[in-house]
Amino acid sequence: MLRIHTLRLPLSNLSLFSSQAQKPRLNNNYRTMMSYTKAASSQAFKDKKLLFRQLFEKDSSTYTYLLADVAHPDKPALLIDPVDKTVDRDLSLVKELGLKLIYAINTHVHADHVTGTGLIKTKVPSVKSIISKASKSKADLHIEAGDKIHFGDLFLEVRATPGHTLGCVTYVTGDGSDQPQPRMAFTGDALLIRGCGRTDFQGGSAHQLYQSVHSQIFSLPKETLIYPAHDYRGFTVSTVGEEMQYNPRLTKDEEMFKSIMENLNLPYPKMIDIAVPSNMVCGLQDLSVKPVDASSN
Ligand SMILES: N[C@@H](CCC(=O)N[C@@H](CSS)C(=O)NCC(=O)O)C(=O)O
Repeated sequence: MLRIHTLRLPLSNLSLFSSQAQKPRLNNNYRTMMSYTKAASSQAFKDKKLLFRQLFEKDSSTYTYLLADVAHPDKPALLIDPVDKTVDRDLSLVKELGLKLIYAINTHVHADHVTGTGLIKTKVPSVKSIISKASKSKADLHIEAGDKIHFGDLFLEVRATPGHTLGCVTYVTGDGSDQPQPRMAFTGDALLIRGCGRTDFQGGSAHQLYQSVHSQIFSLPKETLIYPAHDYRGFTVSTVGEEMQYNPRLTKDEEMFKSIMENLNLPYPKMIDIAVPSNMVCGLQDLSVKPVDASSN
């Protein structure tokens, strides 16, 4: 059954449990317990299978992620942060692999490119688009912290990570012995590899971003894989542990972080004036409004 649960999880409890399990100094009893847990995990996950692909759009250096439960008879799949320009490539791949695309999901309202979620819906009308309620933008389904997005027997958990924009969320693969290990966090622009999203527009706040990353991402197990929405230097994946140790912005205290963010001096994204209004409506302007033909004036 395909469903979105709106069950609220006590995320702080989950995080506490996870970080306890990651304590670096382990006594022998603890080690034994950890190995047992790992063995139990792989046993429970044995019958499940995650298909995972990281796809790239070069003009905006955006990563789109394809996830599917290929052990399920329907092979239900979802795309995270598809880009309009690469929708045909992504849908061809979905078809080639025999997957059934059910969700097209955004981590936030992007400012540098147009989302592919609306375009996907015109090509595969059964697909439901998803974005956070806090983004105040249009989609079929609006999610918030604690929601679970199920695809087959696998699921993503939603964590609110505002700061780059007000409505940013991070999607994390399920916490459970029957879910993929290590966990995977799709951080959008909240946490980039050795960086983070800028905080100078769309309701951005360096204070909020610092708190979001520390409380919602750095509280995940250290081996959790970090998959961001962009990389500008060719990196593809990191881990929570690596970013906690080496991220040049987020390893600083909050005051220093704010000062770094205030002094980035980045030019606005080239597409911002087109991308933001378009992404507020799923990447499609109102289709009932006919485009103005400038040549007829
Ligand atoms: N040059 C690009 C935009 C680059 C940019 O501003 N990236 C954003 C994420 S997309 S809104 C960002 O947060 N960057 C953080 C950083 O430290 O680079 C363009 O014109 O599109």
